[in-house]
Amino acid sequence: MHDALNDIDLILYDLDGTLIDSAPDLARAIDEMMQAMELSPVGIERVRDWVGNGSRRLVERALLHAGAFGESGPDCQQLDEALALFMDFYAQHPVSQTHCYPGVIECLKAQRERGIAQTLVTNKPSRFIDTILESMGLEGFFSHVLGGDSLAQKKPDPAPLAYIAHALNVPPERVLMVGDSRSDVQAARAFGCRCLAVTHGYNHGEPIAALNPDHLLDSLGELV
Ligand SMILES: O=C(O)COP(=O)(O)O
Ligand SMILES: [Mg+2]
Repeated sequence: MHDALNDIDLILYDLDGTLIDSAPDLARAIDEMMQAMELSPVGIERVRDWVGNGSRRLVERALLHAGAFGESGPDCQQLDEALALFMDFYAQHPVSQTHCYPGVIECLKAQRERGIAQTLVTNKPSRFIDTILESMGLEGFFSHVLGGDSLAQKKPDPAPLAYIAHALNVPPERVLMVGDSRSDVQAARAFGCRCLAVTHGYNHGEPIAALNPDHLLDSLGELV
């Protein structure tokens, strides 16, 4: 068994960039939003670097990039309107170009057989999660699922990690956070659990290795 799983009773998985490559559908919805607002499209490479802090922050980054709202950026109402557009466009096609990374299903099956509790802690809005999990064949693996709007705080705040660990009565030293970006590493550090990072995800254009996660893998298949 891989070292990362030693003494682990509970795994908290991140979703975007960790289990699924969702950037193409996110980027399409962002560009449809931009078009509806008569702004230039931003493209997938930028969107990839902006994912990880929830949809509101993603939309805000796109609007700031467009520079259409002056130096202070969009106000709350402009941001709300843009976010509503993005959510509608994303809801129309959340999985048309999204896929699971290789080795993910095998990893989830292997940990289920080992009796390790598996849960999902994503910053993605909750309303999209069930559809995505079902389309990717990922439903049924997770005993608890938290979205970015499930609690008042989201990653990098440790609250969602603590909430699930508390619900399952697992101490932080027996928990492993598996993620792709600095929000995941910082949340794990703040909670006091170990952190495994995958290199194939989105980390604001920086290699995730720079954050010194406890374990670094190119593929979750290595945990099988
Ligand atoms: O920012 C997002 O919506 C994606 O979030 P995740 O990487 O926490 O799944
Ligand atoms: Mg992620």
